[in-house]
Amino acid sequence: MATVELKNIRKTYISEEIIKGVSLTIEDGEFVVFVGPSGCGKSTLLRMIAGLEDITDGDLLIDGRRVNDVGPADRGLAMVFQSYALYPHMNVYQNMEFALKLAKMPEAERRGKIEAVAKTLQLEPYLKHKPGQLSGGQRQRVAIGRAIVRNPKVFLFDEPLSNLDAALRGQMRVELATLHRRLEATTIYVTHDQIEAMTMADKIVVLQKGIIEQVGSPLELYHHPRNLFVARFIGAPPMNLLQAHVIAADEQGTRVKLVTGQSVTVAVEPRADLVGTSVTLGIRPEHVRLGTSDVNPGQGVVLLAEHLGALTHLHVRISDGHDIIIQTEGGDALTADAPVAFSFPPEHCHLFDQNGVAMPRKARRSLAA
Ligand SMILES: Nc1ncnc2c1ncn2[C@@H]1O[C@H](COP(=O)(O)OP(=O)(O)OP(=O)(O)O)[C@@H](O)[C@H]1O
Repeated sequence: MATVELKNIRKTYISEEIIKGVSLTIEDGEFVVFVGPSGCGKSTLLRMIAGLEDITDGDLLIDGRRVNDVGPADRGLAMVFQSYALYPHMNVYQNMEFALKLAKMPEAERRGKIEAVAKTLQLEPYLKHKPGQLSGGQRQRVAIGRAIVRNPKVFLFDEPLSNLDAALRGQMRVELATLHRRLEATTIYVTHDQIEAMTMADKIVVLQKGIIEQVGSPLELYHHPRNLFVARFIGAPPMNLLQAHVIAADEQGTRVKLVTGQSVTVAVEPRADLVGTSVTLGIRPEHVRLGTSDVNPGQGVVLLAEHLGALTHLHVRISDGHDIIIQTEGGDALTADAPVAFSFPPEHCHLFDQNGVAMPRKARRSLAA
């Protein structure tokens, strides 16, 4: 088990800077997930930690020791790839044994370790099978098993579940999270699937264009996105965003007028200097309340009702060219063209200034007072 520290890490390919000064501390035993849009540098950062890419500038420390110039095999890490990278001519047992043999571990010890890991991962019936005879999920389990037998200080995962179908991905997600709880090993996991990030991470690192936008627990990022980028990226369906301008900011609250003409009171800390400026109002689909209300009421027409069983996603047109999504429990009776009344509860509204930076939301206590 180990801590991993990144200190102002940079990566330049030819003349383009891909990682632009990333600093981050990963605590012992923590499960950290890197997320971000395609090309933001997640894999590059992971590969730099693994030692598969040179670090152009900055320091990488594992357990306090600088490892920039230490080879991948000597960093005490094990990496699991999206492509599994199993040896096709070796059976499952031999795949798991390979690195242990290289490390000159005695045969009896190897056998003990492999058998224990195969049991944990339910691979015992397949030890004599070649990778080609296994399903995608089983292959991924072998790749994980091969990492575990080496007893690494840190596990690195690069989109390990993205080749699996949705059901299997869900199952493997639970298996990996359970495994992590048991092994308590420091884990760094790259994905572009934000459900994986939300459900597995102790800490999520949101990256964009080689910089960190925000680091926090899944619920911190969900409830307190620092800016518009994070607000858009975390949460599915995504947060509703509407252009607005501030018409008042005083002790009564902050009042904005939406591009749709609707006036909305928002429970953010009042800032008089923002009156007259353009802002963006954000509200998550599950926080829009259906039905009439005296507070921040609005009306619209259902464009599409996606009935998911327990939940319904209503796509609602609230004015020409402006649609929102409302998530509701039930809602089975609602179909396209139905008129709906809704409201935006002030305490659930987010406000982003003209630079896209979130304004601090009022604490619930002060709202009640
Ligand atoms: N060997 C390389 N030479 C030049 N540019 C590279 C190289 N490897 C990656 N890049 C560039 O670095 C950027 C980051 O790539 P990276 O693979 O880290 O992104 P990512 O966030 O993991 O994306 P994805 O989710 O699509 O895998 C991309 O713009 C990519 O084109």
